[in-house]
Parts: sequence; structure tokens; C-alpha cells
Amino acid sequence: MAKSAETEHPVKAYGWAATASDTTGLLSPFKFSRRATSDKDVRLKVLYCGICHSDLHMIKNEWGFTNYPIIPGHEIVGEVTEIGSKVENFKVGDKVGVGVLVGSCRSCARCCDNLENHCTKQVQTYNVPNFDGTKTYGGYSESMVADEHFVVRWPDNLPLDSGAPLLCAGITTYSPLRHFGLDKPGTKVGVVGLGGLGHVAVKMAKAFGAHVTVISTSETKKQEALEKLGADSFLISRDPEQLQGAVSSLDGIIDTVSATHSVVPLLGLLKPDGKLVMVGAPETPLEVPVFNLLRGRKILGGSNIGGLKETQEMLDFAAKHNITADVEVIPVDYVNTAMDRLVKSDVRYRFVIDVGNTLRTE
Ligand SMILES: NC(=O)c1ccc[n+]([C@@H]2O[C@H](COP(=O)([O-])OP(=O)(O)OC[C@H]3O[C@@H](n4cnc5c(N)ncnc54)[C@H](O)[C@@H]3O)[C@@H](O)[C@H]2O)c1
Ligand SMILES: [Zn+2]
Ligand SMILES: [Zn+2]
Repeated sequence: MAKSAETEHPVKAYGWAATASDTTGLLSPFKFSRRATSDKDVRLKVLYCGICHSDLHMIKNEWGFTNYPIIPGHEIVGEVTEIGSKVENFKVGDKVGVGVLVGSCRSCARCCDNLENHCTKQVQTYNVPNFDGTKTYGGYSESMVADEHFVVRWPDNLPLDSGAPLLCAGITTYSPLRHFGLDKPGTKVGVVGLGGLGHVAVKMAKAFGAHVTVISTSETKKQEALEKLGADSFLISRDPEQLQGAVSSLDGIIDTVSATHSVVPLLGLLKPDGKLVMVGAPETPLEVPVFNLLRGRKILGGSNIGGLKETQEMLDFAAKHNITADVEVIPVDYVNTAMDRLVKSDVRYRFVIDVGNTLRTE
């Protein structure tokens, strides 16, 4: 008989999991186990874990591939408690991060190019089979263990709680800004959806020296976007007059919206050769009228987190430019309320679970 999550590995572990397959996604305390620390492994005590909207999509099975029980969490900051005998880059006591990936083949062309995020054999931090056949469990748990290649060094001056969301929201916005050439001073960058990813995208683009326009459905975020986050202008996406006034003005747009929406107005905002980069992952397909791409030779693309080398580079960049997320730190037993509020975009702008101080391990 197959071993249970609680007994398949030698080390006892505790977390909060969604166990029901009824798509309510309710999280509750869950006993499981983690593997012993092998040669190249780093074991950490989880201190903070951000709540990404992907966690919400997954606990509710909105993408259709949730494999319950699931412990979400891939914005994990912790302290190293044990290292394997061949670990080279970390020692006990170091502050470290683990993001969306805990494994990849390490030998394909993508991996050799530091793009583990595009490896077909990548192992994500939760909900997938690991190389040993057991399932991965994420950071809403008291400990993590991962090969050191998938662990990043935490910069000294980067706060642990408000820095945690950089491990997904940070790299997911930094990487396309860099890859699509939207990281040059004076570049006109639009950010759609001012949530966890979107607000970090604004900060990253500003740090690159871009001129940043936030495109949002809601007037309520205007003042904050301009005054607090440092955006240069603000457009209400439902206001045809405002959109008309900004037609053909942007070099690129990072679209972080989590629900199905029209990209037609966004394509209209792009200059010729402009790029619309999707990072948000709505559960249903978007409609793309092809003529809106043909006219102006526009490009519609996508981006998925980033490789490990770039994740470290992004963290160091964030530390240098004092970029953190705006966070609401919560105890773990508030997580279901936090999920309900995230559905309504009722958070400025990222929930972070104080795992270290609030997760009981019995
Ligand atoms: N590509 C990647 O690698 C990657 C990484 C992380 C997250 N994601 C995805 O990105 C999306 C955003 O994640 P997040 O954590 O920032 O979520 P979030 O909930 O914090 O932010 C989403 C934003 O979209 C806005 N929004 C929702 N519905 C909208 C609509 N119909 N029209 C316009 N705006 C709308 C919300 O108001 C909110 O500001 C999610 O789908 C998530 O799964 C992708
Ligand atoms: Zn994420
Ligand atoms: Zn690979």
C-alpha cells in the first residue's frame, strides 16, 4: 500500500492544506512529512510566506489540475537549520528564500541557459510529483527542504516579511521587464491590475527609470498608485475617453490581471512594435482580435516567473533599490479570511503569513 503524506518521509512536518476536492479551497492544519536532508539539500525553518493569487487559483482548482491535498505557498523566506554534506553556498543560520521551483532536470538547453522555469521537467514547490515520486508541498508549513540550487541567498538589508513576495511577484515582473527590453530609462511601461504582482511591477519599472502608467478598473487606487507607489500616470480601463487620450503611447504593458478581461483596449495603448506581456493567468482563454496585432506590428507574449540566477539578481536589485512589497502580515489561522479578501482584491497589496511565529506544530 502506498504510504501516506504523513509517513512517506522520515521527518515530521506540519502545514495548512486544502484537502477538500469540492473547490471551496478551505485550508486547515495538516500533518505530512518531509524528506531527510540529503547531500545537496538545504533545510529551512519557514519564517514568512506570501499569498500569491496562484495559491488561490490552485486551492479552488480554478486551473483544473489541483491534486488535493495541497499545501500552497511559493514565496518562502526562512532560516537554514541543516545542510547536506555537499552543500557549498549556505550554512546553518543563513536567511534564504525558496520560490516557485524546487527542481528541474539541470541538463537540458533551458536549464543550461539558467531558465529552469522553462525546463519541461521542472518541479514546482507544491502540487506536483517530485523526482522521488512523492508530492511537493509548499510554504504554508513550518519547514522546507530543497536542493541548494533552488535556494536563494537573502540580501542582508532586505526585510524578511515584505521581501517574501519578491520570490514570485518580484521575479514574475522583473523578468519580463528585462527580457522584453522594458528596463530602459524613459521607456513607457503600462501595468495592468494593481494587485500583488502589479504593485511590484510598478516599483521595478520605476527603479529601471521607466515612465509608468497604471491601468486599473478602479479609481480608488489612483492616489496611492501615483503618490505611494510612484507611478507617473493612471488610466481607468473602463473610461473610453481616457483610453482614447492615451492611444499609441506605451512601449510595453505588463498585464497582471487574474480574471478574463478584454485585451483590445490594451493593444490600442501600445505604440507600433509595442509588446503586451501577459503574466496574469485567468482560467479561461482571452479573445485576441488579430487585426489589433497586425496594425502596428504588435507583439502579444507571456512570461512565467524566472530562472534561479535571475531570481537572485532580482533580489539583489530589490535590496539595492529598497524595493519590497506593501504587505499585510497575518497569523496562519487568518489564512481563509485572507483568501476571501483576496478574491475581492481587498488587500494592499500582498498578504504574508507570519509562519515562524504563528504556525503551531502539534
Ligand atoms: N506568470 C507567472 O509566472 C505568474 C506568477 C505569479 C502569479 N501569476 C498570476 O498572475 C495573476 C495575478 O496574481 P496576483 O498575485 O498579483 O493577484 P492579485 O489578486 O493580487 O492581483 C490581481 C489584480 O487583478 C485585478 N483584477 C481582477 N479581475 C479583474 C478584471 N476582470 N479586470 C481588471 N482587473 C482585474 C484585481 O483588482 C487585482 O488588482 C494571477 O492570475 C496569478 O495566478 C502568474
Ligand atoms: Zn506566485
Ligand atoms: Zn531542464
